[in-house]
Amino acid sequence: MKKFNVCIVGGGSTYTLGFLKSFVRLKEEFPLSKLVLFDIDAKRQEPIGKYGEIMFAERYPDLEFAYTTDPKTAYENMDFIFMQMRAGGLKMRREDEHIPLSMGLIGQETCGAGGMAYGLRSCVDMIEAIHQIREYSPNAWILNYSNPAAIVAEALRREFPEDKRILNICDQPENVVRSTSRLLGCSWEDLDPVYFGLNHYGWFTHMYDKKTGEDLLPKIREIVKEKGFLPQDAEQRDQSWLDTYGFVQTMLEDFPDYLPNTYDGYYLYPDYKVSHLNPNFTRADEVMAGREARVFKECEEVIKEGKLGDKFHAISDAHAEMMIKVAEAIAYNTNGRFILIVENDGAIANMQKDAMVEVVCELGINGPRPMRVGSIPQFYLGLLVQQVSSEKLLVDAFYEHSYEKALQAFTLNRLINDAKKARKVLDALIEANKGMWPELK
Ligand SMILES: NC(=O)c1ccc[n+]([C@@H]2O[C@H](COP(=O)([O-])OP(=O)(O)OC[C@H]3O[C@@H](n4cnc5c(N)ncnc54)[C@H](O)[C@@H]3O)[C@@H](O)[C@H]2O)c1
Ligand SMILES: O=P(O)(O)OC[C@H]1O[C@H](O[C@H]2[C@H](O)[C@@H](O)[C@@H](O)O[C@@H]2CO)[C@H](O)[C@@H](O)[C@@H]1O
Ligand SMILES: [Mn+2]
Repeated sequence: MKKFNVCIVGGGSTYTLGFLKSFVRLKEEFPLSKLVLFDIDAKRQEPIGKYGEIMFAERYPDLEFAYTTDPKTAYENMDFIFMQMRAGGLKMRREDEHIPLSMGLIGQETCGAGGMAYGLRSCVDMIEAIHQIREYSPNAWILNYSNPAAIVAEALRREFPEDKRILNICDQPENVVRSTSRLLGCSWEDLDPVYFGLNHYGWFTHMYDKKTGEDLLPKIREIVKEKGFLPQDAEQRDQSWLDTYGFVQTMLEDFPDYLPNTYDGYYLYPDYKVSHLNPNFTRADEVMAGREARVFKECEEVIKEGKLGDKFHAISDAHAEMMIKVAEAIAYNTNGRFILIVENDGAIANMQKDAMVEVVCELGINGPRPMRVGSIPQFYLGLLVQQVSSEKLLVDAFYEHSYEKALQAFTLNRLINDAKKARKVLDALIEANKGMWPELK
């Protein structure tokens, strides 16, 4: 059986431990020859690298493992590159959330003004990284889930138009499917969803029972109405995520056609959401005090003890497992179904050809084959055309270094929607992102 060479870009991420453990768990079905972590921040990556050395010595002794800040060592001779960088770090995520909120606008990692600020930083770093990757591994599959995936996908489509081995993915649609299966009391793999949208802005039109073909959406509507909606891994979630998932109930009551992605709440109820976000303690603060602190504490303990013990079971890995299954689908040409971000090209019949949309795809060695959803109703089309226009204008601003295009992108974004507010928040974000954004003139 072939063994694969894999690199993780953003090796210091809070998600890396989950990946390292998942590679161990899945070593029979997706065996690795070599695994390298790459990060621009050596200090942040080091404890995670040391943790990896201890764990692999215990559980995967034949694996060649390294962590590095050198692109050549990281990227040479790779089969798969998993990209999970956070341009600007959690410190800048905090700015992305606090600055808009201080002006009464949604402050969120990937949506609205904060998402666009993060988007410009990610365009800079992701494009640079992929050019470097291609120097050393021209044929490696690049699996990108660095956020904001919608904006990154649009920029990569333009920067690497001929490169068919870059795939953009988000796990949130699958998380909604998993969460739905918990409500239904079945396995998420028994469900066969039909989905359309942009990244972090989409809907399930059907949720078929894979065996019988029955559309379970009417049943799901009834259950959500009665019992609410919970993430599959509710027991491990912070309150803010429980609230976000719980809000699906309200969305389904108001817009019963389809089951929404949890992120739709920001676009459909911006005023309500702003009034329920704490401008002094946002999700970035919660992540730094929670997940980030836990991950690095776990590293410290393992390094001190020199062994993992029961810590192998401490972190939930649905996210890592999904990404590894994506790599497997390519590696073994399974043509399994995943919800992926791809160029529209008719998948949503009444949306522009070059929009980066999120739909169910069959995935194999020749890449994703999107499944068509036909024309979508006017309400959803209107929302998505507005958002895709905002995202495209932002990427125009990135390439043209254009303040005017950035102002248009911000004004058109439904979470800002006003030129004066757009200028104010854009100017504050320009200040906060000096040296990390292209200079907008
Ligand atoms: N699409 C999805 O479904 C999904 C799910 C989970 C996480 N994510 C994304 O994964 C990423 C990591 O999230 P996190 O919360 O663990 O963040 P984090 O800040 O803990 O980790 C990100 C790491 O990236 C590194 N980094 C920053 N710029 C880099 C660059 N240019 N090259 C290489 N490394 C760089 C940082 O030093 C840091 O160690 C984020 O982009 C997040 O949005 C996406
Ligand atoms: O606020 P965060 O950093 O906790 O989450 C932001 C990310 O949220 C989604 O990812 C979920 C993921 O769906 C779930 O499986 C689990 O791993 O938690 C993640 C977040 O905690 C979203 O899809 C990502 O794009 C966001 O970055
Ligand atoms: Mn996502």
